[in-house]
Amino acid sequence: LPSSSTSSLNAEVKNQGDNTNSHKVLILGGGVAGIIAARTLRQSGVNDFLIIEARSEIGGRMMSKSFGSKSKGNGTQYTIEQGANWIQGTQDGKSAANPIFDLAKKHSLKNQFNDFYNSVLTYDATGQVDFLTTLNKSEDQFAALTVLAGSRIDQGLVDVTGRTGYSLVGAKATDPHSAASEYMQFDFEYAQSAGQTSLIAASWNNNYTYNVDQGGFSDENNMSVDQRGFKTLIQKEAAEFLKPNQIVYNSTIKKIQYTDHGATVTLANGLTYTGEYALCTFSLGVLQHDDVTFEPSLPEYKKEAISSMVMATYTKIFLQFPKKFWFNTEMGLYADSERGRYPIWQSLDHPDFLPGSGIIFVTVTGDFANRVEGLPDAQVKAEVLSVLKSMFPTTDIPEPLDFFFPRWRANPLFRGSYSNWPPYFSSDHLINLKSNIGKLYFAGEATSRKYYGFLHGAYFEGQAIGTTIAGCIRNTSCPDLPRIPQITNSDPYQLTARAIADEL
Ligand SMILES: Cc1cc2nc3c(=O)[nH]c(=O)nc-3n(C[C@H](O)[C@H](O)[C@H](O)COP(=O)(O)OP(=O)(O)OC[C@H]3O[C@@H](n4cnc5c(N)ncnc54)[C@H](O)[C@@H]3O)c2cc1C
Repeated sequence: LPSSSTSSLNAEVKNQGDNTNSHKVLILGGGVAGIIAARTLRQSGVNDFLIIEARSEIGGRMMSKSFGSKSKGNGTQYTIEQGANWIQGTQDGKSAANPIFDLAKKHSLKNQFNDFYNSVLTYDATGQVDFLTTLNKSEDQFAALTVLAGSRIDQGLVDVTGRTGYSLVGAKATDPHSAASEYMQFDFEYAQSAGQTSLIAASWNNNYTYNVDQGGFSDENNMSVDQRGFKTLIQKEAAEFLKPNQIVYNSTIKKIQYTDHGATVTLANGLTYTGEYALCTFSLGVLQHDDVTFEPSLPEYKKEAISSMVMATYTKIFLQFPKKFWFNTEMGLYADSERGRYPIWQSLDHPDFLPGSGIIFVTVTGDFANRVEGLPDAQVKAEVLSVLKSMFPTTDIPEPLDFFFPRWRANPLFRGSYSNWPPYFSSDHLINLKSNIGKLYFAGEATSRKYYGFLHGAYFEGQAIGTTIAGCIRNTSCPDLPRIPQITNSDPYQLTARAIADEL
């Protein structure tokens, strides 16, 4: 399907603007957290809110794009996903429902099970080499890692890095095959390496989404191949309740002034809006990067929390060729002598996804993704083609018809892809990241303890904060969210264990 239909999708709530600049609640950002917060306010009888969004559409990091040559190949353009692509942890019939999967069903989103680990061929610099046994072993090693994290919580042991955890379970990825296999388990999920990531947080983040025995949804991932774009599900949801005068587009906020009585935001064009309450849903990266200034400046405990969590980078690099010359599996795993160098390949030209499209993409993460962002397109393309030549030494690799990758880190509306929890970020920091300052509230994927990084994390956070703000407005309940002015404890993971126990 051509992707021309994507632009008309949220026409029902588009560009109507606002007729007053004073509201009960200002919702800053129209991603999943902002939209679900708005829906929750409305369900609670609060209708006087305004969503202020910098882009021309709803969706935030659910961002699609038309890709493919119009004049060459099969002449068709396809909708590809620059950001979120998978419903991660669907539902196994008995487990809790991932609300994103529910929305996908409700809005008839075309999505397809993606068999990452069973439909894969493996490669290294010499071409196709079977190291599937090593890949399977790395799945077991990751499972052992999560068990280790659980037992360390039970014993009140300090958090360590995922790398230390791997060592403790006897997993040492020292050669390219085992390093690539570990990468597919770990970096492909967290967008950073095991050495940069908290063992305990990575484990619960995994379990609460994928492990049914731990309250997760299921271990399956479905990929959106909907040619209206994955964002369709949140745009359609918004169209059901949002009135045109409840959102303004193309409105970049530069300043947020807050007092005990509310907040005033100033746009890049000088326009101002005031709200008795304000909810900031900007990404952790935006907050870290000072793209928006706060007056007065945020308290120290808040700044410490914001700067201590990491906004990681996850970059998909898309190529379209005149015709498919690669594997017939869904995935290809390439083991370079440099860990993380163009490792995870995924075929969209597959019967289950976009057959006949000639499209393949490769994902890079973390420091390597940051490096790639800093390079010109031509250099990245040359590097990627040289890897394909190594993987398919007997194939004459043609010039791609189209080539694209997004630069999430450079984008001032995101400044990275999604958050990751480093080992020095404590449970108390998370409390402070989430805490309100008077009538200024914060929510987004990064404030989710269980599901940070995920769409469903943003969803649940939007829902929870919408309920809190509605309670304040309707005078039913208005507790200050907890905050810890100085994090002094030397035993933070005792607190983590307690906090998780409290949530269950
Ligand atoms: C490459 C990539 C792959 C991903 N893959 C998956 C996946 O497969 N599955 C999954 O579950 N999750 C995935 N995620 C994560 C998921 O996309 C996010 O967790 C989720 O979309 C975050 O929603 P949010 O509402 O918290 O933030 P956002 O989507 O960032 O929403 C914030 C909004 O604020 C707006 N904004 C920012 N600054 C300003 C400003 N100054 N003025 C006005 N508006 C502003 C932005 O435009 C944006 O619309 C991925 C993310 C990326 C980038």
